[in-house]
Amino acid sequence: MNNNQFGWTNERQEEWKQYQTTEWIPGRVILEHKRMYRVMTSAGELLSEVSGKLDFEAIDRVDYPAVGDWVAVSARVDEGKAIIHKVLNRTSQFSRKAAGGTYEEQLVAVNVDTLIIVTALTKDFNPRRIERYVLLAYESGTSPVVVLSKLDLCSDPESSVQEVTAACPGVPIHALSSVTGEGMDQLSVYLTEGRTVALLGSSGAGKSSITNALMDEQVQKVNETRVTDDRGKHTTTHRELFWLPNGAGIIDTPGMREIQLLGADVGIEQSYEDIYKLAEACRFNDCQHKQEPGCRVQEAIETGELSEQRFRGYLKLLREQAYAQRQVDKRAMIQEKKRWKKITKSSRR
Ligand SMILES: Nc1nc2c(ncn2[C@@H]2O[C@H](COP(=O)(O)OP(=O)(O)OP(=O)(O)O)[C@@H](O)[C@H]2O)c(=O)[nH]1
Ligand SMILES: [Zn+2]
Repeated sequence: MNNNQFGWTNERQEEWKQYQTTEWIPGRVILEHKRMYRVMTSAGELLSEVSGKLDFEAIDRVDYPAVGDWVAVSARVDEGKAIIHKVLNRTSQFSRKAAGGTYEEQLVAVNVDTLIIVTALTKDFNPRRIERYVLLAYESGTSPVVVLSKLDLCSDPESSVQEVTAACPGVPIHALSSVTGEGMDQLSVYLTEGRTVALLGSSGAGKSSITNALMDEQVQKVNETRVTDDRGKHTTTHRELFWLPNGAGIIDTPGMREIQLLGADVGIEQSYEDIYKLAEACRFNDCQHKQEPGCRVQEAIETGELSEQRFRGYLKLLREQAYAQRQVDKRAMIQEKKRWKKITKSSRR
């Protein structure tokens, strides 16, 4: 592997020394699909599975390869296949953990140099959410950058930029539009040879559109059900690592809302167990804890047993969750409609 190729570094070369006596070669995972991995190697792209040993020794999902991982494979080049034997050390690991740990940790992107948090400058704009992503990015060992997308749809981007600056001091913020191209050049500093960026953000924030604009070709189908084409290329229901002509890597991740939502119910109930407990004693089953008679929650706030601020935090999280659920539902409905359109079209032929 040449230095800088697909992000291979001197440190990797050093780490690789332990495998020099094997017939293994290094490769980088660029696509994951149901325990099958597409791995980029100096011998080309190889369709790979994990070895029986790796599978046996893996305790949970984080022990398996993820998109962005460097792995050691034994290659059957003529068949275009390989077996993954080892996952090399991760320099960064961005994952979603459900609060309380009921759900498994999900790897979103690993070995990423810059995490680009994408939020549209539209109704979707939410500095609190950006702040949360930024915290997660720091925890994962990557540098966060905030991109405010769809600049062409916003009449007052400056106030949004200011809000994000206040919420995330010290984090670079770039407003841009992938449609007009305005501001896109700001991203070039992160996209240099051998560096890997990951785009992260809600569904519809414009991640695929940005990837497309950067790739200068339609690699990620925008806003359609993402399916595999004949040659098994470019699926985007899954994370995928693309290479720019200049040797920089981009990981486009599917919208985070669904991922966040996975653990949200449990998360809220566990983090606000006290409120749930109190609510059980409310007179009405469907008490909204506003002005209802016999509301145990309001009573607890009055006596100081429960802080007002904590209750507000709880309400806020509920609202966000309801909003997220509506978005997911809306999206599912659109997909369903599209599917029907396709079916009725093809049956007319
Ligand atoms: N006007 C305008 N529309 C945009 C821009 N970027 C994206 N869009 C539109 O916003 C919608 C969503 O864009 P995508 O790029 O698919 O969003 P995404 O973040 O990749 O969404 P997921 O793949 O579902 O996570 C599409 O209809 C795009 O055409 C922009 O800069 N300006
Ligand atoms: Zn109540």
